[in-house]
Amino acid sequence: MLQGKNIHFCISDKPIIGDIDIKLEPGKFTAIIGPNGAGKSTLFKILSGDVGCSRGEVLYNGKSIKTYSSQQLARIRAVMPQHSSVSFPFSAWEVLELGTLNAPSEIGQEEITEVMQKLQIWHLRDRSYNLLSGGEKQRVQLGRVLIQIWKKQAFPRFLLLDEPISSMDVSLQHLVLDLLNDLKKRNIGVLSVLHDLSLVGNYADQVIMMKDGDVAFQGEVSMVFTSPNLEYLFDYPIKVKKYDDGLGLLVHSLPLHHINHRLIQAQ
Ligand SMILES: Nc1ncnc2c1ncn2[C@@H]1O[C@H](COP(=O)(O)OP(=O)(O)OP(=O)(O)O)[C@@H](O)[C@H]1O
Repeated sequence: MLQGKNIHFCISDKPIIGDIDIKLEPGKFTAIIGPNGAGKSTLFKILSGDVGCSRGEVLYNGKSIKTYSSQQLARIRAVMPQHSSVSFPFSAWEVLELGTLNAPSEIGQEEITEVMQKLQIWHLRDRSYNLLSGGEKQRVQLGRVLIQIWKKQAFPRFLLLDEPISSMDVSLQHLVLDLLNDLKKRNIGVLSVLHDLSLVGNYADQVIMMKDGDVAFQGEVSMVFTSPNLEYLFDYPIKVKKYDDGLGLLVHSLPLHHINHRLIQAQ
């Protein structure tokens, strides 16, 4: 279990997030959503241990994050921040090799090959990372993080991702989210900041909906991912519908000029 208890974060006495309580279970995919500036990345950084909270605590598997050494922490959680840079002229393969530094010693070439194939970046293995496209770089960075937790373990682990698919095309977004869903079978809890609401509705099990530095709603997607909650969150008309076959959700937001047109007609 990954727990955040009574989390507060201030910068120069200005509260950025306040009084947040969350519980993330292994084997579940939890999405963090909300408008720009809502505090998603700040909460993400606190949960990953990248920054400390002003008040409250973060616990991994019942123990405070502060009691883990960085090596122990690397065994139970892997983190992909929103932006990562590589200062040396590494190839894509070498970037994934960096991930093995935080992984158990038995992780090697076979696993790097497997992860590269799953992410469809095998053909990029000898290319210079810095010359890759945005979506290619994002898959390579994801590969580096996946390597860290690729080997199955008996204890619960967590994968934390801040907008991991923002530069990917639609088919790759589905490929990656499907892969993340598969990781749940390895007793891994996935936590991801995402902006695409349709993808959240169709892949996440649970959702944390943030607004103004607070959690406005959280729970099972089937319970809280509703039109009224989303409209409140984003202050914009949003409709959540089930596909005709009942197998997925369609999240629909009208262009602003259509909304204005309707408002004028209604007057
Ligand atoms: N170091 C900082 N100094 C001052 N203000 C900050 C700092 N970091 C974040 N903030 C502010 O805290 C608020 C929350 O920022 P955060 O990056 O967590 O939002 P977000 O929900 O991830 O936004 P986005 O969707 O745009 O990525 C914003 O108003 C931001 O300007």
